[in-house]
Amino acid sequence: MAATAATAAGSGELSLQDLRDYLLRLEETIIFALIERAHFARNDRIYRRGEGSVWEASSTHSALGQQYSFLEYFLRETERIQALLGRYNAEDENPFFPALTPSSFLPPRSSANFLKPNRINYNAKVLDQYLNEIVPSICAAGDDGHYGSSADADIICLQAISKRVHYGKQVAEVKFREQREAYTQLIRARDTDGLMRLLTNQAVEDRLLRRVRLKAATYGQEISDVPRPAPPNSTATDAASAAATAFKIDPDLPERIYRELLIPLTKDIEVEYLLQRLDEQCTVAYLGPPGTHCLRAAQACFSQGEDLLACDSIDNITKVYSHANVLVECQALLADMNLSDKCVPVASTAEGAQRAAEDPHAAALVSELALEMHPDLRVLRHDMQGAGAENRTRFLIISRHLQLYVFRPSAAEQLYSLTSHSCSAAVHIGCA
Ligand SMILES: C=C(O[C@@H]1C=C(C(=O)O)C=C[C@H]1O)C(=O)O
Repeated sequence: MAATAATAAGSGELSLQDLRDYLLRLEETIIFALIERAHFARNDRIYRRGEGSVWEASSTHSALGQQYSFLEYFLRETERIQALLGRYNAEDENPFFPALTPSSFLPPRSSANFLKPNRINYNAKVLDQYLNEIVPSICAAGDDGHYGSSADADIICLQAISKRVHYGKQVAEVKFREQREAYTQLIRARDTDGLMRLLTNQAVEDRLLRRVRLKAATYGQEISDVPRPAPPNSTATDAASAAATAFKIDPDLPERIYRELLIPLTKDIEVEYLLQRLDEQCTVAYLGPPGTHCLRAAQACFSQGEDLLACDSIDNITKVYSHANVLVECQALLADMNLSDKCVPVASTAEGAQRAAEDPHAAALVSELALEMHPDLRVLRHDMQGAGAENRTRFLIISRHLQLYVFRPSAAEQLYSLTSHSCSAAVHIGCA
């Protein structure tokens, strides 16, 4: 998995230079992945469903093969495990099968998001262009039987390309912040061409294309530790240049792929991100739990940054456990969710979490720490205490013996952020 763009000197704020440096490093990942895929034949059978697919030879998988090609199945299962392990918790990762991606069992990331919430996902286009334009251009026609290795290389290419083009969102966010007024005018006028002109930097693109060509020519050379026998009557210079012209991949191809596919897709994503940059965030409730057809419909209708909230399970909640103070502090949102009369005070939020974890029809108002300790609890809603509310708890340290304790200077700050932090409503994952 490629690393994420690092902020300048760890400042937390991404700069255009950080992003360009990161896109530059991704060039290596993409070029090496293309070289690896070019090593195998086109192997069209891994891209077919049903007749003529890899599955045909397997009785166990013939039903599956009607629905998915070998590559689609490989990619879907790869994403499933990566999703569980938190890959798609990162805002610079976008799945190819968003509707089938399970939530991670890791706790949500506590760091603030850099992007405006959005659901921009160009992976259907990435997949289409990869299969119909990239693979036929880099692989020799035919079938060499290396289905697993080819699909494996495809997944590395696809995920790297997807990451590259979706970085258009981060690039657009930085450009927006740098020229807020100019972008705001164009966004309000829905001036797509104007946005495209403003965000385009031709000099950066030209340099990138020259660099990609040079990298592909350098990394793609066949390098042998055994000198090739020189043809009779040839000079030493002839032999050296003959060896240097043997490439694993035509160096023109990565450059063309960048010029015709990757840069245009990145810029389309930049424009689409900007067009929704000023929209108000709204929450759309759908019949949950996640995975219903209703989620599919909501994703189809609302694809511009709305927060989709699974709502069926709220109806099935018979009890909301928490500490009495927390129940009071969260009253406003509990009332909105019709849960006010289901409150059951217990000794602590941790006890509430424990009880919710044991009862599929119970929810609890809990801290992030409790969520980490009960990975089978699913978050229904963050920030239950309401926007802007700051609840503080005072901790007293008491001792039988009079002693002078020296605290770590950061302790007060840590305690403050712990106790003023958001409270989440969580339900047992088994809640129907
Ligand atoms: C990504 C950027 O935005 C645009 C897209 C580029 C690309 O896809 O490589 C390069 C320059 C810009 O025209 C950027 O400015 O770096």
